[in-house]
Amino acid sequence: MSALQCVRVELGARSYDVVIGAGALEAASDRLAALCPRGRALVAADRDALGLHRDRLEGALRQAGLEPVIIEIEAGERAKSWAGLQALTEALLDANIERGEAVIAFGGGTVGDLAGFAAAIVKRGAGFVQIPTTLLAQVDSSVGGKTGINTVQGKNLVGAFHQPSLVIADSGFLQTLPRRELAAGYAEIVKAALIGDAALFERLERAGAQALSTDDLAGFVADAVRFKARIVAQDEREAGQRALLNLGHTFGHAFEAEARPGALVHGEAVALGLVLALKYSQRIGSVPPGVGERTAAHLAAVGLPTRIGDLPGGPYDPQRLVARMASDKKNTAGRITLILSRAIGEAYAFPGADPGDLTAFLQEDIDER
Ligand SMILES: NC(=O)c1ccc[n+]([C@@H]2O[C@H](COP(=O)([O-])OP(=O)(O)OC[C@H]3O[C@@H](n4cnc5c(N)ncnc54)[C@H](O)[C@@H]3O)[C@@H](O)[C@H]2O)c1
Ligand SMILES: O=C(O)C(=O)C[C@@H](O)[C@H](O)[C@H](O)COP(=O)(O)O
Ligand SMILES: [Zn+2]
Repeated sequence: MSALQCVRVELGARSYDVVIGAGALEAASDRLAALCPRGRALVAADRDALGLHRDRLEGALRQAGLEPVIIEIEAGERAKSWAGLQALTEALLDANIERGEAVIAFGGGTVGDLAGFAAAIVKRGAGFVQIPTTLLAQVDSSVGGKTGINTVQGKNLVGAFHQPSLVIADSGFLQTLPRRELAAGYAEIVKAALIGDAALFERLERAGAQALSTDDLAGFVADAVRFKARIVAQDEREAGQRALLNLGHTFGHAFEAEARPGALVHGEAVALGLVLALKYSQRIGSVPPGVGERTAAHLAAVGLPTRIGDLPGGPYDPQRLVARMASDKKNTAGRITLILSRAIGEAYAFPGADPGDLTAFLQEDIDER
């Protein structure tokens, strides 16, 4: 068993730890119990993850003196909806949650985003703990306090910043994760490297398809969490540099909003979004030619989509995609803001992307088959 790692997210009085590694659940369960003053654990749980790991979860909670009260959620983007929010919030109210109690999210990013938002609004704010069970949630969504739901207008357009008090990222849960979901989570690790850690990108590239093997992965997870924790500590509410964590997401969220329901997963949209962001950076001359192709080659090696024509959930229409990008939360003064690249390991915000040029750019990717 590899040693546990602990990454601190420094936010003054609201600082918290991310405990990472095999056995993190049992190792951190006393700390979890301290956040559950009524001797019960209010868990918003991904039904599938629960089906696979219920004995372990309940065993650890009981061992820590907590009675599990489990609210099951069918994971996926559909859970992140007004209906999903209403159902979970009402279930928490039916359980007579007190503000001093924590809502414990057990599952991937969809359950974490939903449960965090419910925790932010129920009784005007309850506690929150994340037990992420997907790679994506362990490296990215469980850290940083972005919570929310999707609406018909697009991804994550309603939500709140609500930090957890503890994150328990136990790699044991990843053993049951389908390969497609593992690859999807990996896209967010590559994103972190592209934004701010060129050395990490080179290590990922050297690992190639082996990057997803358990031994390599454990180190990469901790690297990605450390990177995100640093950015969040400096800019919790995205007044500036936190927006860089959105590399690939202006494109990615547009694909997700346009995709056939249930056909596309976030990490796949991000993978393609990363490639498009780098190729668009080449188009406007901010990054040297070849960087987009180099990134695409690495993402393709782990089985991620790198062309619009290969993305599940299509076909996609460039004009509709650009219309979606026009409602991105980063936009100001009606102009589309993209996160682009100057080099591997150096991202920046570009606030004036031209909608016509973006449409042509996307159409070219579709045509170049
Ligand atoms: N808040 C943030 O900062 C942030 C960051 C990145 C992504 N996100 C959001 O996260 C969401 C994507 O999260 P995700 O990729 O975890 O998707 P997800 O929550 O839909 O989980 C993916 C699938 O894995 C299953 N699953 C979960 N744990 C499992 C396990 N241990 N074994 C087997 N199957 C398991 C789920 O049931 C689901 O079918 C998106 O909505 C995205 O917008 C948020
Ligand atoms: O934590 C952040 O900040 C991110 O941007 C992380 C992203 O990977 C994540 O997908 C997030 O949900 C996107 O947030 P949004 O503000 O673009 O909705
Ligand atoms: Zn993301």
